[in-house]
Amino acid sequence: MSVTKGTLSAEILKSSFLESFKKFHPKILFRNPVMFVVEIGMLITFWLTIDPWAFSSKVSLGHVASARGYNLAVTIILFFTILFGNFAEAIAEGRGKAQAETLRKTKTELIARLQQPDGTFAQVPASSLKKGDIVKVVANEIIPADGEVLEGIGSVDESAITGESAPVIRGAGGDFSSVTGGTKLLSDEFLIRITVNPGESFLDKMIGLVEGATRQKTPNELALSVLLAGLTLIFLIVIVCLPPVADYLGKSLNIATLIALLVCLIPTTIGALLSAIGIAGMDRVIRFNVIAKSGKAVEAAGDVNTLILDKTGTITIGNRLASEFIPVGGHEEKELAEQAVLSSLFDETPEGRSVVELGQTMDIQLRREDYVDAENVEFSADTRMSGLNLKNGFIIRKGAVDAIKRYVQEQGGEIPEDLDHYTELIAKDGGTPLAVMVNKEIYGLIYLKDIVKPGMRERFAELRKMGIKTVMCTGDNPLTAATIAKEAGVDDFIAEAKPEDKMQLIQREQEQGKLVAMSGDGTNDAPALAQADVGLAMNTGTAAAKEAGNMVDLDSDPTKLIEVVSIGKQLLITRGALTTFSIANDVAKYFAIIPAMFVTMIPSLQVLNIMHLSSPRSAILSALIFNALVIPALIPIAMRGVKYRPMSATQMLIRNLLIFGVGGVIVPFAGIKLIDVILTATGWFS
Ligand SMILES: Nc1ncnc2c1ncn2[C@@H]1O[C@H](COP(=O)(O)OP(=O)(O)OP(=O)(O)O)[C@@H](O)[C@H]1O
Ligand SMILES: [K+]
Ligand SMILES: [Mg+2]
Repeated sequence: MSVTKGTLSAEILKSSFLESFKKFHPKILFRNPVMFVVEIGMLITFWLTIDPWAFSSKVSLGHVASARGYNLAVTIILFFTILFGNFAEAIAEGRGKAQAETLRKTKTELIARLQQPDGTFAQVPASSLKKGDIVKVVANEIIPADGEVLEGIGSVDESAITGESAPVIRGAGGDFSSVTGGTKLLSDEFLIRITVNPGESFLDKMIGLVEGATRQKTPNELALSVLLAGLTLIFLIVIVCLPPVADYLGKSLNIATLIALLVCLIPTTIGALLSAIGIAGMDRVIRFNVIAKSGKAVEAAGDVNTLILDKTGTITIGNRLASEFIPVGGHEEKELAEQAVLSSLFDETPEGRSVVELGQTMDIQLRREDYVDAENVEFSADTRMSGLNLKNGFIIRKGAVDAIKRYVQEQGGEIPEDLDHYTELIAKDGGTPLAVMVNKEIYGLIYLKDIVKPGMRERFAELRKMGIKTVMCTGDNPLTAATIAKEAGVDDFIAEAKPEDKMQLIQREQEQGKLVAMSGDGTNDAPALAQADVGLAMNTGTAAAKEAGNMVDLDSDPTKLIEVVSIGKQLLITRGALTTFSIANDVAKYFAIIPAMFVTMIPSLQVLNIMHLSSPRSAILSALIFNALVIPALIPIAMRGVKYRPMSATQMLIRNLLIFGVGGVIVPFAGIKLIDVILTATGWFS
């Protein structure tokens, strides 16, 4: 039951086909002005098929049968033009609808244990849970609604949402505390505070998103729609002006032909495919297990100039493990190790636990009475320290070297002379040095090792080719940051950054008119995620982070921003390429239709008839048939997207103009000629 696996099954094709007929309803088609004009044209030619005299009395009796046949042919071709366009949209929507159906099945009615004011638990329907309610969930139960774990740690099966079968760990405190309604607790027990009201859950939002129920046109799509509607209006005015001109010349123009000309000239191809391109783009993001809250976010991703990444866990593997204790200021290694372990006893971060583990290999003996009633000082990204306040008044801290140094100096302590030397050694190696302090005396350093993820250098090189600047933003010291930045190949870095520094960095970039993307998972990332144009929150992250970002990665892989950017670019490029193709196509159709229409009036127009089509009627019908057929022919490109290769925007533009612009002019010549030859050979419209 995953949102990732969406294939174009026979089921989807069948329902899309039925859906295409429903979309003929004028109320629905009205939202697409280009196709709406085609529909009106079709109704007129249909009327003319029944009553060829409807708009003029000049049709002579002898020509009635032939006029009817011609009008009917135009009507049928226009019908298929609309049908193909509807089908493109229906098929793009189909996959999302199928996914929504699967997700809906996970929404079964559950009973939750709601905490009462007196502390007892009462059974209530899960659908009645509100924001702020506190519920208890035990092993093998489905979590009744979205929330944050207040107490407990356990493994959760999230396959209903993510499609990933490996269980994940969720627990109170820290950045892994959020749980999603509909997932299953596999072990232990949770006390959860509900964070959403009925109908606003993650699952509800996800269903709405994949289904496209809340789909709104993106700014870029809207601008293009307005342009297409404008072009349609201009051509409509031109066509409406033609009959009086012809009248003045003493000739009459056939109405079905005028409509055929209009349909060939207005941008039907891109008009038909525009919404399918947008829906397919969103769908590609979803298949990557990223939930984009709006199409606007996906589009913004395509235009991103700056990518902000944190170091630990994004650029590096992230399990920074303590690998060595390095004493300074004349202290013993064992002494340092004891204090380091003591400072980490209640530190639940991976760093803290690894310090305790390293200590265990060194046979450290701690006296229980030393720490049993100690006050725990949790790590925070603001202080960049953690530790204990012992009952006997001792203050033990470990943390970023600059933070500890400042702390010691504030208390009037001395900084050991050899501290900077060893700090530098660790940092130059790309490691993170943590200083350990007891009562304003620094005992030494913990060497946290972390390595750059494989392949990062290549990924950043790819981003550079796309014209995107990468900035690493880390709480670590400048030397470590410089080493990792160099190794990973990012363009720039910011060290010793506190959470608000990230937000300021984003604001600064935006003030220069740049679009900024960032990924994050913590509550302290939330302001930056909200500020960024593309904020990718990790599904494992806190509710605040998920709320603030405009995308959520179900796999919680921060480097996925790179793919999201590629998908966004692909969406913009596909839209641009097919618009170019569509308009170039229409240009070629002038050469088929204009000579055919006016050659009896203005014989010199014959020079335009470079295609040598067999007869005026065949020319018009061939152009119209080509105009219809090009829509289904392009559906695969609209759905799959034009392949994006990293290159600069200018290179991209030139390349696409060549392929889709020049191609768009040439293809119709061949296509229309071929259809004309077939029509003539079969003898339908000679
Ligand atoms: N458990 C801990 N106890 C004490 N100090 C820590 C602990 N974990 C990290 N630090 C120190 O605090 C600094 C800031 O940590 P933080 O997690 O905010 O940023 P970071 O992990 O270094 O960088 P990034 O933003 O790339 O994740 C770290 O560089 C390290 O020096
Ligand atoms: K057209
Ligand atoms: Mg971190």
